[in-house]
Amino acid sequence: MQVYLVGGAVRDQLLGRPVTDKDFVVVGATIEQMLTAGFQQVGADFPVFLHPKTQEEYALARTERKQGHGYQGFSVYANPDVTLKEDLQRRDLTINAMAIEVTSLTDDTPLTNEIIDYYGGLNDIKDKTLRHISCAFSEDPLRVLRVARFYGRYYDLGFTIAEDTLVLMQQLVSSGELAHLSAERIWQESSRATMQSSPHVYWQQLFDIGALTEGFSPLHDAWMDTAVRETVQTALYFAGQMQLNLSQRWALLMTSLSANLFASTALDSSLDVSLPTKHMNQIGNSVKVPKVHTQFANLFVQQLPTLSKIDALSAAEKIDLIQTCSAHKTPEKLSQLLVCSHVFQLALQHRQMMLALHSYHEIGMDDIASGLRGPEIGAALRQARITHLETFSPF
Ligand SMILES: Nc1ccn([C@@H]2O[C@H](COP(=O)(O)OP(=O)(O)OP(=O)(O)O)[C@@H](O)[C@H]2O)c(=O)n1
Repeated sequence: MQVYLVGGAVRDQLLGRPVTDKDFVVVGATIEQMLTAGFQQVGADFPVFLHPKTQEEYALARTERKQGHGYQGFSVYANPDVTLKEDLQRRDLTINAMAIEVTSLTDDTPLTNEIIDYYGGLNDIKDKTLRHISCAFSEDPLRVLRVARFYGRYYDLGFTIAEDTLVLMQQLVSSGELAHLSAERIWQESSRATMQSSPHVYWQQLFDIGALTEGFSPLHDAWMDTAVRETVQTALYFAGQMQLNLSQRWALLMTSLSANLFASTALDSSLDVSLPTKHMNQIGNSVKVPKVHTQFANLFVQQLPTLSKIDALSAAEKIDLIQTCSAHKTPEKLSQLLVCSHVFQLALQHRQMMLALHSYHEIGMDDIASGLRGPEIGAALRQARITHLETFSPF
């Protein structure tokens, strides 16, 4: 019997990131041997066991074949004759398919320094590439979301998705396979991705490959608008940097559904939130978003015009805001809403200035009169840039 540390733990160790959970594969063992060694079998379909002390997962090496749709339609073959190479081949990405042999079932000290790498994971770590192992990638549509999540997680390290992997992801989307994913799996991946330090990357990637249509279609429609998409992405980026909680990040994502929030003047007028509320609830139901997040997002979108002008509120308006947010019972909720409101406005301002910067770069020496000298050049450039920005319409 051989025991190997596999998957995320090997990958994160190589990337110098904290290893949060360890998964092991056991080759050449039977279910009976595992039970005799004190391991507890979990899951009826898969031969997976929990270590009696550490509770870490030990799976018998297995191969899988696609039988039906979605994440669950697999037939599993686990026998002592399944090799490590076969087990690793059914996995999603090369960087997730490396192994380190450990001493025994009860001692996870590595036997040697060797990284077992049949599918080019080490090279892809070096090249910072998320690459599928084989066409078996397409047997599990959840992998579309997983790859987008890994892309977001390692975005700061400079990782990209390999072209041919992106093609497989797109094919999975257009085949309609994502419709067979359970709401729980979609939310699990999406909420994890949203809590990463670059949450915008996951959502942008799903939008780019048309994967937001599954469960998130109102979001997809809203993101067709460049102003909405760019502002919300920036808001999510700031949310990641500022370590906002999941409710706050979800609320910022859901502001996408209120297009009128993106015209800066609209924040002063009373906002009709019936349609965004309907869409938020629709997403909440189809992806089974925990109610606490949808409720917070609804409250945020409704109160954003008020939250964004705290300085100008009358005493009566402040009292009403306190009551609407139940701040007399849970003051931290009001604080969280205020932070969200700042992040949203910062994103609006950021986009405004990025557009101004874009406009600025469009003006050069060719746009001013020839023959000017010294300070006249600077003054003419400044004036040309002002005039250009005043009429600038990028999209
Ligand atoms: N749909 C999936 C889910 C998992 N795996 C494989 O199973 C391993 C363990 O899966 P999991 O614990 O879900 O992911 P990790 O890679 O450990 O990533 P994370 O750090 O996000 O938990 C992965 O590395 C990958 O080899 C896969 O191929 N396809």
